[in-house]
Amino acid sequence: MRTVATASHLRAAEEKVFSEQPGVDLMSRAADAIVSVARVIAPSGPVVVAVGPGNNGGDGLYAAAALAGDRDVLVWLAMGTGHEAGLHAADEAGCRQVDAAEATESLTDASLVIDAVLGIGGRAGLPEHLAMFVDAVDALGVPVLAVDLPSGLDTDSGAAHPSFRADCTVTFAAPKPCHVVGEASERCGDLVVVDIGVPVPDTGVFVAEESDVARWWPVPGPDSHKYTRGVVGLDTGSSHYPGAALLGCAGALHAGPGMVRYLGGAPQGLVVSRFPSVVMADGRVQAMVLGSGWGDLEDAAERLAGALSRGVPLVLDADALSLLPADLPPGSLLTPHAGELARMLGVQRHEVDADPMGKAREAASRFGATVLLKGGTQYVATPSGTVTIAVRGPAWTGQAGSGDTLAGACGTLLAAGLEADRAAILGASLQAITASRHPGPHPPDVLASFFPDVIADLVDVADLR
Ligand SMILES: NC(=O)C1=CN([C@@H]2O[C@H](COP(=O)(O)OP(=O)(O)OC[C@H]3O[C@@H](n4cnc5c(N)ncnc54)[C@H](O)[C@@H]3O)[C@@H](O)[C@H]2O)[C@@H](O)CC1
Ligand SMILES: Nc1ncnc2c1ncn2[C@@H]1O[C@H](COP(=O)(O)OP(=O)(O)O)[C@@H](O)[C@H]1O
Ligand SMILES: [K+]
Repeated sequence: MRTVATASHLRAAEEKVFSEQPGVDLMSRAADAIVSVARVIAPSGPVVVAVGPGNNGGDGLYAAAALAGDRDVLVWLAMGTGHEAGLHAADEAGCRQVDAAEATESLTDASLVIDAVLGIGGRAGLPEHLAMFVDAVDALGVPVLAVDLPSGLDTDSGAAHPSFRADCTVTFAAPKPCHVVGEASERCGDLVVVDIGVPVPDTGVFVAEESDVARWWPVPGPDSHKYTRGVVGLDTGSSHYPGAALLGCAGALHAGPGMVRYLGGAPQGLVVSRFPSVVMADGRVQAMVLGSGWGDLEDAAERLAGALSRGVPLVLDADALSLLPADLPPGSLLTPHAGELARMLGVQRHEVDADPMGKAREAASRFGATVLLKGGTQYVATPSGTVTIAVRGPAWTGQAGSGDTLAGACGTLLAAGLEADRAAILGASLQAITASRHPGPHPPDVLASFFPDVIADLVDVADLR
């Protein structure tokens, strides 16, 4: 997991470094990292460096100077001015200064564009002349390496302001919100986070990585059996929405439970004919999943009361989210999408869209349970106030039924004994990683059928034998 830091967090951390270590040269460290990555993306050929007026431009100028040792480097002062000492270094090293027209013309031969226009000091959006340059870069498909963040983005949000579209972004100390949430994150390409000696501040916001999924995935030991691995009960689906039962079972079964019990109102023959290992008899469970595909079941409240009386952690999804009791069992997980979260909080959907992280955190605090807010960016908020963003996946995962399989997978992980936040982070990340590795579109149950391949690949395969 990596800590996510805002621009002001980063500035405070940097100021502390400067006050404690006067004269420390963070900019050279930043430039060194840019140069290493630039050489991997484009080992040879001319480089065009678009330079802004502040320290982001300074990073770019020192990188330009280092690269000019063995190739043509063109420097364009995109805002008319640039970091004085950096400019001097670039001139000394033989970089050639060009104007907007020449920078654009030179794109036809360029092997790389380095975007060092704006970083954490930038205001969102691009002036017209830069937007035109970005269009030319995109049209020619020249690879772009962004310094700190693609210029034009707002550091602290996922909003899709006009910006560079990077193939790779080299950022410092910690990812910022624009790197990990919303459409902005899609503009960053591969993210490289470099330690330049600025300590990572404690923010309570994290982003999960594939390596976390590998590390935390519950792997059975030699003495494990179905009860110790975890029995998950599903009260999902109904005669109106029988498919939800199948989708939940698909998600639960392919996440590796000890046993799945189906205790819902969909036709039992339907479930067992598709999934013969699912047990229809009631009995001991270590976690329950409720609500997906209930519709307006008349006995929904009784079903929820029955599940509550078991005293095990619950995954409450979809229709069960409108019946939230005052006291949820410890370790329970709520899995709303934005519309459901808005209803839970009694606010408008656009208010959730405007501040998804804040609203997920508010719901976790109000209901005393972990909240997995589903969508393009998935936030896992705990009652203690931490938020973790799950690994991101392709947008076609957003289809009817994906949430049902996800709830089933989370139920399996809760039954295995994971804390609710880990179960949510792993379930959501597994679905996203699977969708990335098995490009579809696949319907949600087919996607779930690929979970085992992905788990086997993520977890040390030897552990599964
Ligand atoms: N503070 C430090 O010591 C370090 C900073 N580093 C770099 O410095 C960057 C931050 O530097 P700065 O604080 O100088 O900020 P930036 O370089 O991101 O930009 C600030 C400048 O751009 C102008 N500007 C902002 N938005 C604009 C817009 N939309 N249109 C036109 N002009 C605009 C501002 O007026 C200001 O002159 C980081 O992103 C990082 O790249 C690194 O060198 C590491 C060390
Ligand atoms: N833009 C998106 N990119 C990736 N995944 C998405 C996107 N939008 C939604 N999802 C995923 O799709 C699922 C949708 O869940 P939900 O809205 O509850 O659907 P349903 O109730 O029909 O199953 C969630 O698992 C979410 O992770
Ligand atoms: K930049």
